[in-house]
Amino acid sequence: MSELSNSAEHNFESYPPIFRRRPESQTQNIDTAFTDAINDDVPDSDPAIPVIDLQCLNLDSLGEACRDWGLFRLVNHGIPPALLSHLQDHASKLFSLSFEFKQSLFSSPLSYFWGTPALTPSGAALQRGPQKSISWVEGFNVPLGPLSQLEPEDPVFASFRLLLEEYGKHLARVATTIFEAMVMKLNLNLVEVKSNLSESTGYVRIYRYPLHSMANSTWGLDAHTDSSVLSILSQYEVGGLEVLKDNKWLQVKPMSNTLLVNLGDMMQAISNDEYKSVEHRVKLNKHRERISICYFVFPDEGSVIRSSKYKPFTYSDFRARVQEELKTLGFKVGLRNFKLTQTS
Ligand SMILES: O=C(O)CCC(=O)C(=O)O
Ligand SMILES: [Fe+2]
Repeated sequence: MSELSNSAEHNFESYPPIFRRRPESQTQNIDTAFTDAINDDVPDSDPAIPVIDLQCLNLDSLGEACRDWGLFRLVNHGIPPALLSHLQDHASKLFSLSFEFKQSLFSSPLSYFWGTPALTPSGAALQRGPQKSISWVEGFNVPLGPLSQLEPEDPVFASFRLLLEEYGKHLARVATTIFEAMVMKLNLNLVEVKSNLSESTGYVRIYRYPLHSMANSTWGLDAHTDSSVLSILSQYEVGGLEVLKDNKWLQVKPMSNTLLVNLGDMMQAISNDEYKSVEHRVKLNKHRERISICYFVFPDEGSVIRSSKYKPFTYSDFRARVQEELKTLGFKVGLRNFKLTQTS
């Protein structure tokens, strides 16, 4: 880890005020109904998590990973290791800036958020109710489409933008290659489903999970599935990601130069439920911050998802429904709302 990020570990001024260190009794107050005791004994999943090699894609292994796990590690993805480490360093540097400066640095279409990963389409934090506990995370939300038109004045941000653009191009390539391989393996018609993944919808979220002295009772992100077609994560030295496999939570340890591909709800629907959208969560760390860089890609605006298991819907329909659920119920019902009812 670089000097920069080491120093950031103790820079509490850079934390949003709700995350600054406080006596443990106070910490309890902001953790509400959903802070079940976090089980520290989650087993290490390695080496069981499937590994897929992008340079020699084996469709059978890919299909098996998507069916049995809903996620896999990706190696030989062609992203230069130096690009990944520069991004990580820049992210650490940006996060270590003061909270107030971070708020002023990011304006629409980019945004800086904290306390919740749920954002509206314009990038503003979505109020989750009722009694939803805060997520111990802050992040930058960067839609990749408009990125090239931005002309940031701040030099740190200007070079960050160039790195993100380069990273975004790689991730679009990786996502399209994987999607097309899945479509082939599923025997779907590529012409019909091509618009179900649109590179122009891609965005990157960069997260920092602050230290938390009560790391055993508060989540970075609580259990969820992603709404995307694919989510591609890069986690660095500090682990914390866990996935649900056969009703058991397993740790996903960081591995250098390896990406992690998660299948989202849209991919589950496109695959007629043959593949699954994996449930996952992020645990906090008492001693070290965690930074992750996550790319999400979605269907084209207006592209209809036709599935033997669900009513035809667009991602916009799905997103609007989920945002309503988060506001009114405090949690996502998601795909179940679109499921075709069984007729005998
Ligand atoms: O930070 C991570 O590793 C996971 C982030 C995540 O699950 C999400 O943004 O949906
Ligand atoms: Fe996620």
